[in-house]
Amino acid sequence: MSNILEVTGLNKSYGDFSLSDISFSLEEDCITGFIGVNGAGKTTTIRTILGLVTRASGTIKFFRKDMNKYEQELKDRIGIVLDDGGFYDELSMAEMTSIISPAYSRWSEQDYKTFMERFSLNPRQKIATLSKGMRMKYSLTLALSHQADLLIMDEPTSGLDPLIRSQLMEILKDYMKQGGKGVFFSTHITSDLDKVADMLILINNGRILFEEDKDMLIDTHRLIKGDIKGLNDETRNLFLNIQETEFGFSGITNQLSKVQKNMHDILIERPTIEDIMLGYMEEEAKNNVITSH
Ligand SMILES: Nc1ncnc2c1ncn2[C@@H]1O[C@H](COP(=O)(O)OP(=O)(O)OP(=O)(O)O)[C@@H](O)[C@H]1O
Repeated sequence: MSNILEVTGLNKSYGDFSLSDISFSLEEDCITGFIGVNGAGKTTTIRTILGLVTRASGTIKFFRKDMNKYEQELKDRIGIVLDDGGFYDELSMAEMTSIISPAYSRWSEQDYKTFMERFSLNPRQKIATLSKGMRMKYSLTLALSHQADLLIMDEPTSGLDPLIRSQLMEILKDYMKQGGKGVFFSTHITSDLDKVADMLILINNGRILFEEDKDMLIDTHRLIKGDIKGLNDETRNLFLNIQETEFGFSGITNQLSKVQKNMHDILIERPTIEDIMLGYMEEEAKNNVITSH
């Protein structure tokens, strides 16, 4: 498989917030979920790699070509869904489309009509009167109507009901069936990723904490529950995070065999993506406290 996007050493600052040395890559035939809590830096990363905001340093290559040199050619191959959409509210969808479509060399009127119908969108309706879900569907229709090789979406599912979210996931799966394509989307709704993501990238405080195959990530981590008596300095170190309650503790580990050797009477469960994400974020917070003292 070859790389569809390669980001290396990306830096960008906004006052107190910085994207610090962001590096990651996306392979073709993979849906990659970009996860992180509010304010982690997802939107800033996406806007920076698309050249919508300037970066302090870093290289960005789409389809092995440098974004600095080939921006126009590369953007022709990317379907973009951003949270604000950048539409003119006073226009109808048909009018807006007639402004946007000439920008794409491989625009397909047929694909456009198919998706408008599939989403039950009326081209004559004014953009100002679209609900949040309709707006997202219209954005997605545009992104899917120019034979893009990569879809990049910023929080496409936030604020949408479960029915539309599951429709969107089905569309992404259909899109990938063509082969040689890629999808990169940010979200904090990790349950959407259970269904479709192949790869996961976690960003926190502007830094990438992991970039992993989703199944591998879940297979190599376990949620452990047990009695607090089993916790001591040595066993605590086997966990990314530990939550203590009056009944016991729960924590995420990637060292299951050591936990089993050193702790008894424990419950071992398969973690969710959210459990693992919180584990890494709490581990990072703990390490930051240690290094700042
Ligand atoms: N134009 C801007 N000017 C100043 N600060 C900004 C700007 N855009 C983003 N930031 C700051 O950068 C940080 C990261 O924001 P960003 O929108 O990238 O996070 P996010 O992970 O997408 O969050 P959310 O899930 O809430 O959308 C925040 O602290 C935010 O206040």
